[in-house]
Amino acid sequence: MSATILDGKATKNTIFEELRPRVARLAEQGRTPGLATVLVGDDPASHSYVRAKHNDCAKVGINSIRKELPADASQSDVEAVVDELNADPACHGYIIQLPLPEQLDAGPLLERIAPEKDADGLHPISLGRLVLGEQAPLPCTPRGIIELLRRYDVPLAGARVAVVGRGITVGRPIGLLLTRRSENATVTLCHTGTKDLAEEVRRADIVVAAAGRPHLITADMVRPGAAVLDVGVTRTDSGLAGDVHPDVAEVAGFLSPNPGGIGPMTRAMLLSNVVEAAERAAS
Ligand SMILES: Nc1nc(=O)c2c([nH]1)NC[C@@H]1CN(c3ccc(C(=O)N[C@@H](CCC(=O)O)C(=O)O)cc3)C=[N+]21
Repeated sequence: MSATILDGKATKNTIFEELRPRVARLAEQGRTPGLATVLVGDDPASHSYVRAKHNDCAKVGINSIRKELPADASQSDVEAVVDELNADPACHGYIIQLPLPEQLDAGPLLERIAPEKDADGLHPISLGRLVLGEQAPLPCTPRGIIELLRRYDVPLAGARVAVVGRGITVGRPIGLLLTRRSENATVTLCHTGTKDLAEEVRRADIVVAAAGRPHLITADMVRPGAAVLDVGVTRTDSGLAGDVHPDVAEVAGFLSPNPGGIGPMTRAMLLSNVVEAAERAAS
């Protein structure tokens, strides 16, 4: 058996096609959506990720605003940029690219973002609203995972989902989305303290591997036919490695490749959040 590939790159392109007319309608009203990125320092991976986001914006007609600060920027330098973007009507949503250089305290900077401009969906107000079931921008990676499963008709209602990893961007919030009535899944959140990880994963219809540990999920841990989402990426000596061992493709029913799976979906959801913010600002 060989898994159906959950093609995030192709799905991202489909989502971009769907966003383009919405962006065009806003542009006709003189309200072209704008995404800004705040990038501090010269980490090559961060530069390459940010570049990809701006290329994405160009593809769908979103204006992109690029703020770059030197590696030795102070907390108040970044605060000034945040305040400027909060006040800029051309910016409907923005992100502060993480990680930040170590002299900076990320928490207060992220909290300073106006919640209605939170494109990542990770502002404390957005996460609080998600818990409360109130409307808010949704975290991009969890939203991208659910969107990918939906577009491949992987059933969520009643499904057992094992989430591996408790990080703020994926593991912690995804259970909040999956257990909404509209998704209706049952979620087990596993982490390094989980007593028998293999046993938890083996029970699951859907596995979300977001621990950041190369090849943590092996074929013997996966129930035949399960959907497996490979979210983690680690730079190793032999290149980028996902959290899912390649042999899982022989057992799983559905598998998201890495790269080409959840990364592109995260970017598609970032743009969706910005278009939605611009639509809300226009209404
Ligand atoms: N405020 C903030 N928001 C983020 O969303 C955020 C961040 N900071 N800091 C870093 C991480 C990382 N991240 C990625 C998103 C997409 C790909 C992506 O599209 N990757 C391609 C491959 C790209 C390549 O080959 O390098 C893929 O998976 O196919 C990668 C990484 C967002 N992040």
